[in-house]
Amino acid sequence: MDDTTKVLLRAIRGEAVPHTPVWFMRQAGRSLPEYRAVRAGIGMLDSCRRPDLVTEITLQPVRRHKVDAAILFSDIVVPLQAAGIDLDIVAGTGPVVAHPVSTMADVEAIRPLEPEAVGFVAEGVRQLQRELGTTALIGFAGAPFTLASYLVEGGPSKHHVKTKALMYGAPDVWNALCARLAEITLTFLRVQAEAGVDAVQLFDSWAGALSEADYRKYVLPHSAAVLGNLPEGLPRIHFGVGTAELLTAMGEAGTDVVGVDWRTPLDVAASRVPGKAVQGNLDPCVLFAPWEVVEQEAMRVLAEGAKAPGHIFNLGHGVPPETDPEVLTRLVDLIHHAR
Ligand SMILES: Cc1c2[nH]c(c1CCC(=O)O)Cc1[nH]c(c(CCC(=O)O)c1C)Cc1[nH]c(c(CCC(=O)O)c1C)Cc1[nH]c(c(C)c1CCC(=O)O)C2
Repeated sequence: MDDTTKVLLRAIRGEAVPHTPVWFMRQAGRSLPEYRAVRAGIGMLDSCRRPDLVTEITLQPVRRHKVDAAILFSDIVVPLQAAGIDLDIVAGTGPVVAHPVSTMADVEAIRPLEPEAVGFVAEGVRQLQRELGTTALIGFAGAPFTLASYLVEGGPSKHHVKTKALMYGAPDVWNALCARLAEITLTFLRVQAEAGVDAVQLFDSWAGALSEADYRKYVLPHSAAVLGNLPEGLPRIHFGVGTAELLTAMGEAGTDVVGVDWRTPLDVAASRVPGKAVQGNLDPCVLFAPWEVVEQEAMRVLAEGAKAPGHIFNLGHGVPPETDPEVLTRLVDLIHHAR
């Protein structure tokens, strides 16, 4: 497929588009009854290892909502498990790690990711590209900081206390951990790129917990080691939550698009990442408001996004599981016919 027909890729390059491309983080998942049906009785990580399920679940929101991009059904901890780390995803909680990392010996026990260990992801990508046509396929991975937070805390965390304690108290261990995670992430994204994804998104979901100075010192070099070593020409999106003060630095990590949560208007965000496209940033909670409010907020996001060199419409974070999927379908239609 000629990639000039993929509206998402045109927007990333800052080219003219027939409509603003739109997709939603976590568009594949619990908001869809068809997702709950195919996942019934199958563990989250088991489902990620089955190319037939990866393909079906990735396609579900494309069929239903007519979004301009599919995001590969997988998880940020999939490459960690494939590298031999003992972890699981617990429904309603998130990733849980059996042996949290705290020492240099723990870090040294983390093995590199062998590309064959995520062959199921490559197979899923190949199957998907046979089906997708002009809908772009976005691959993804977790950034070193966000992955490190799960490994050090042992699970989800509100304040990332142990993670920051390691960062400040044992910077050599911290840097060794993030360097290993950057390598695993890079291998995971290269596998996806070789199999044919059109773009990748690096999720540093929890980077907003850091000051800009700490982000630049402890995190940016590791994210840059990922984003700066991907195949040339592969479009990159870099996203985190609560990152208003980090947008410039996250842009400097080496990306074409900066993802923006709902707190920063897109015109303000655009001024912080000159020359780059922006993605976002409707507050996911607006999906629960009366339709007139959804419409008004979506039009505001479009107007603010139009001030950037390129805009991809999205939410400021993932689709909440309780979302009425009909609202998402209607929203895609609104964005597609907005001008
Ligand atoms: C932090 C993070 C994780 N995973 C991910 C991130 C970064 C994105 C973000 O900031 O939200 C990324 C992710 N996880 C998943 C996707 C699939 C593609 C998509 O966005 O549609 C993506 C892009 C599937 C998933 N990953 C997970 C689900 C839910 C699993 C289920 O259906 O039971 C899905 C569809 C599980 C998961 N995995 C993780 C969490 C916090 C959870 C939710 C736990 C819960 O509330 O039950 C870790």
